[in-house]
Amino acid sequence: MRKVRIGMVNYINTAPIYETWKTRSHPQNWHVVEAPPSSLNRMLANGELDLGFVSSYEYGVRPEEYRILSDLSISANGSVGSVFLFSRVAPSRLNNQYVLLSGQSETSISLVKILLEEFFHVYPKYEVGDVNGRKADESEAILAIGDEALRLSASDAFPYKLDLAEVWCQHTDLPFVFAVCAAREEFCREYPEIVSAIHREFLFCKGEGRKHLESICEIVAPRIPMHPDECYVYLRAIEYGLGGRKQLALETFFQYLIDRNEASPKSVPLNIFES
Ligand SMILES: C=C(O[C@@H]1C=C(C(=O)O)C=C[C@H]1O)C(=O)O
Repeated sequence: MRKVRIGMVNYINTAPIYETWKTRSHPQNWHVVEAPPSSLNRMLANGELDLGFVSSYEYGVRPEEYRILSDLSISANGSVGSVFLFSRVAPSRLNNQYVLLSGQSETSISLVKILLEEFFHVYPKYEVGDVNGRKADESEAILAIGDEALRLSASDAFPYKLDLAEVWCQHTDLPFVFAVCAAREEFCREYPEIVSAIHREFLFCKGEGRKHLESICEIVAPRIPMHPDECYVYLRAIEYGLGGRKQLALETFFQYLIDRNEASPKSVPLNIFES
């Protein structure tokens, strides 16, 4: 059997699933690739991965190439704690100002544009790059995600901090789905039993991770570094399911993207794979 290539976001937000996964034995041909979301998106699109966690934006752009594995996501219902627009001025004053967007993201890049332009009616000048690089000093605001956002958040370098999921929730009354677990359509057709097996394993790990969250936080908190208790509060708030409200939230996000010509009209309704 050929190698099965599985993408995993290399932030601590996947730890409840992935730290559990690492403790279990799997078929030798299952191979996990750890990378930032934008790299996983590109690899899944190219066929260098067969399935894995990717920005929900990636599904929105190429829905016909994928199926979303049911009841898996990286989401928040209210504030997420690791997707922030850090700003030197009030977000309402960002018109025509430089905003640096993390090159590791795709969903949050689109989300911040929706929030600023459609909810706050400000139109900044955007650049994509390294939020820890030289460009950051010249930008009025910075979009950071994942572990980088957790680190920047602790530094207090920016007086204004906008939690993107919280603002989305205030305006739409919906949760926000940052990432989905997507499998390539042709891989699902050719190897449905492998997709099912990996899907069931992810669902199992999700359940176990929730149960053992405290010990998982002890393992991953030093990677930021942050206090394990703070890590616990953070990871408790991240949600990994994809129930009815989250599906509605995802379709609402895709509808914004469709209206902005950023996503395919075929991204709605969602094409979901059930095991
Ligand atoms: C919640 C988060 O969501 C992440 C944001 C993503 C994006 O903006 O494309 C992709 C995957 C998620 O891991 C986070 O980064 O902390």
